[in-house]
Amino acid sequence: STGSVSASPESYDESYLIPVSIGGTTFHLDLDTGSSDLWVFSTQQPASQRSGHTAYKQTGTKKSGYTWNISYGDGSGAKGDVYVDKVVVGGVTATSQAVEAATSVSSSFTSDTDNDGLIGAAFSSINTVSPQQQLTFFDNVKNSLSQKLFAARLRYHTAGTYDYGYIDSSKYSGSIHYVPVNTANGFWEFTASGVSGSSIADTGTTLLYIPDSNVDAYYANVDSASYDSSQGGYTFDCDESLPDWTVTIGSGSITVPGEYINFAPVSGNTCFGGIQSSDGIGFNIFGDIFLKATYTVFDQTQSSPRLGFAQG
Ligand SMILES: N#Cc1c(N)n[nH]c1N1CCCC1
Repeated sequence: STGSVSASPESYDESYLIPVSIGGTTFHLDLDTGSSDLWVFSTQQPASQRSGHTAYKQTGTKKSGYTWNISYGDGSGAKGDVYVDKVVVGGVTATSQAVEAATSVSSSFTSDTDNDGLIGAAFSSINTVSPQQQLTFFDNVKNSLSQKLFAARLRYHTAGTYDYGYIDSSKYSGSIHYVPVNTANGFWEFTASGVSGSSIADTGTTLLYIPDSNVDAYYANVDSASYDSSQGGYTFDCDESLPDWTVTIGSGSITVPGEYINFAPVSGNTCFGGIQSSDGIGFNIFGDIFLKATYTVFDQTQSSPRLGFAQG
């Protein structure tokens, strides 16, 4: 089988949401290659906590005694219990998918009423369900796909797609260049030339986080840029045109247009940069600011997983 689903950006491309059918109800979920839980708002939450969201009514079969509890790097989190239900994404069906129903979520999820939960697409080794880890949607369907892969084509300020089971050559230019993935930490982890340390391809992170040295070198070419500790990152005049950022990954090179690196206004005519420091995180995060310049293939067709990058 193959399928494709639209990925619609929230304001300022803060995240990209896809329609997912669970037990016949459509939820709008954040497809996150940086985590591995499929969780949804549910009627088990206090009504005030789920106001404005589509909530799961536990249509599936309960996995008695199973729980989940996830914390994200930005300090947000959620927890709840577990059901098994039919999940469809872009026409691709998992007949018995673990659906993690929330009993509580942190305030940033409650306040983002466009988002009804997450569908994790990192490796199942970091799924948080206890006492038995559960498989991601991709792990559940990959054997039924024409090719064991999915591909992200996020776009700047407009809807993109996730393709399942096939590569759409109309969505990129040049060639797809592949690099090996280290799965030891459960992420789509790879090495980028000229960017020290490990990097992860993470659709669930908004910005591009790279080492201080790379960040400082980039903003040295932005006259109005400075590090603003009150904003927690580099800011600049919204009207300043920004340089492109180019990186070599394997035998290929990807260029992020400068326009994409103006993330959003933070106050008046001051804007927050899309490139920020990864120092303190433990690895670099190639989030949406980078991914929206690419066609990225999350590939398990070989004996070992690999990532493919092409210019979008
Ligand atoms: N922080 C963080 C984070 C990440 N590195 N990948 N996905 C994340 N989130 C998904 C929902 C909230 C944060």
